[in-house]
Amino acid sequence: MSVLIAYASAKGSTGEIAERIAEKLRESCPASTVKCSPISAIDVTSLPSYTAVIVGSAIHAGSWLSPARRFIHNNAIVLKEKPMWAFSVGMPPKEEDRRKEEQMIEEKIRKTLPNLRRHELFEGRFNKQDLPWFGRIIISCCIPKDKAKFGDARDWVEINAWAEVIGKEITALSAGGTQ
Ligand SMILES: Cc1cc2nc3c(=O)[nH]c(=O)nc-3n(C[C@H](O)[C@H](O)[C@H](O)COP(=O)(O)O)c2cc1C
Repeated sequence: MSVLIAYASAKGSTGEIAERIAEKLRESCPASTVKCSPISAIDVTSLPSYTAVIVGSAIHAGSWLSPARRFIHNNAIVLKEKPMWAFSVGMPPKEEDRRKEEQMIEEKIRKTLPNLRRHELFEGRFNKQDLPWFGRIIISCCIPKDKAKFGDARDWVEINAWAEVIGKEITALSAGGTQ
């Protein structure tokens, strides 16, 4: 099988997660070829040649970044025919917020891609300096401390485990399974 991991990242943490997922899939599905690329570098005319696609994006203001939204919207006809997985990368302050945001984003993706098999929201990396100056002021003066989280919260064990599950699903698909 030929697998594409397409991602949109503003500050790099989503790209690093995408690369880790690619590395794990190459280990667990040695018979598959795995390409990992920022969406901006993907030649969309090559999309029909992939047998499975994973799309990932950082979250800004409750939504995927626009390259990722445009990618699934503009290529929905091709993507709807393929096994599809998605991941989001955000910085929800608490586990409860993470589950809510994960569900909200998943509902948005499913409107375009009802064939989506799985979606997971991973915690990413968020530095105050990544915000524009007015964003930093708002965070400092108006957002309670427990409503914002900063630092690198990526859980590589969780990311590896998710990649392992996808690897098993891809292996089952290449073996002609219905999973
Ligand atoms: C301007 C801005 C808006 C953000 N909005 C959200 C948000 O709505 N929800 C969330 O969970 N994380 C939000 N984040 C945190 C990012 O999603 C998180 O830092 C992520 O790891 C960034 O990925 P990247 O390094 O690939 O750009 C925001 C970050 C920035 C800079």
